[in-house]
Amino acid sequence: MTDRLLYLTGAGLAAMRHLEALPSDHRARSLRAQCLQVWVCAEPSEGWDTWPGAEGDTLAAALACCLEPLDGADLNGVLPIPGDAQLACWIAEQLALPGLESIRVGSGRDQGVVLDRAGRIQIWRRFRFESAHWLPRVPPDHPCGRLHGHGFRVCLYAEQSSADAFAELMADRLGALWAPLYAELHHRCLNEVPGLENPTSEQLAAWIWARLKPDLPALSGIQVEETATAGCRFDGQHHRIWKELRFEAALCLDQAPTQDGRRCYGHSYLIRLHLTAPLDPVLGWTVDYRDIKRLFKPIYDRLDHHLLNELPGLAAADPGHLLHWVRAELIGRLPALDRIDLYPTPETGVALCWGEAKAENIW
Ligand SMILES: Nc1nc2c(c(=O)[nH]1)N=C([C@H](O)[C@H](O)COP(=O)(O)OP(=O)(O)OP(=O)(O)O)CN2
Repeated sequence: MTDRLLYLTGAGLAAMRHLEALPSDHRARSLRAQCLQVWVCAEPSEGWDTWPGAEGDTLAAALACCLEPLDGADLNGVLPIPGDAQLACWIAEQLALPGLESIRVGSGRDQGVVLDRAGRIQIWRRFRFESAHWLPRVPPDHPCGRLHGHGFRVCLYAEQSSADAFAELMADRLGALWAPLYAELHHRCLNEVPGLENPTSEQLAAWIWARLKPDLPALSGIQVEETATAGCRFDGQHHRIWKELRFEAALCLDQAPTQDGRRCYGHSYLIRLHLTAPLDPVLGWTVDYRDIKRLFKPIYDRLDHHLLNELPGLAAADPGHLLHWVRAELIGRLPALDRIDLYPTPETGVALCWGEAKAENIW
């Protein structure tokens, strides 16, 4: 089992750009102002001047420095073709920090690109639909056996063959392919849609995959988020699910340099538990989101409204040590667990991955 500890940080910027090479009727062809979100993921390596607990800040400072010339600028003055994919490649070149794993650029909230260290580019586009469903195979006392509904979010991922191609055109293609599925799913009861008689997140992701893959061989992933705290990603082979929880805690970083004013402070942490497992043949899911929450509860109770340094067995309260501690406490109860993300702040996080979890699908 190879562990990877990956640091993540995000920042926003506002910029102008136009993409002249796009077709004449394309909305991104003429000059327009846009808010962009950039996230980077990197593994600390030689050349990081940092200490345990400050890796996120080190990465955030490197990203801020890289994005500084872009904020408020006309991107066409910086890059010859400032499409999302070209921008991600530019950031990868400029970021003055070794260990870069991947970059995610979002133009607006609902589409963008992911560039990984192998140079692979994936376009993503997120959609939403409002539907009812119920899960017919759960035990009688399970609340999801009752008719209820969600604002489902679906994110489609597709590989782009060349760094010169326009992510914007693939995003349009994803929109066109999604339209008939939206017509079938939106404002419906999913159980009445053929093939979705047991509409778990996992079944829905596989159903969307089966519908889109023949027309889009470049399709690389389907992400379904049923609620704000739970979701599933399917890549044609594996289902990976996650459940998020939040806890409030204090920490003291004993290893902080003495001049560092943050020796004892606190965070509203977000923790995301990922599992990869085969589908249960009866229930049609991997592991019940509710079971993840239930099995994590005794650990949650030890974290929430506590000083982390008082946890027996926790060597230091930085995110890296805390993630290893949580895994050691939880893995016996949830053997399919293969990744844990911890966000001390909304802009900085750490992911501990092992087993099936692939670092290239970190976003
Ligand atoms: N592996 C799966 N587990 C569960 C699924 C599923 O599709 N796959 N679905 C459900 C329910 O439909 C439920 O609506 C969602 O579950 P849950 O995350 O527990 O929802 P909550 O609103 O209770 O979330 P909290 O944020 O924890 O309050 C159940 N399991």
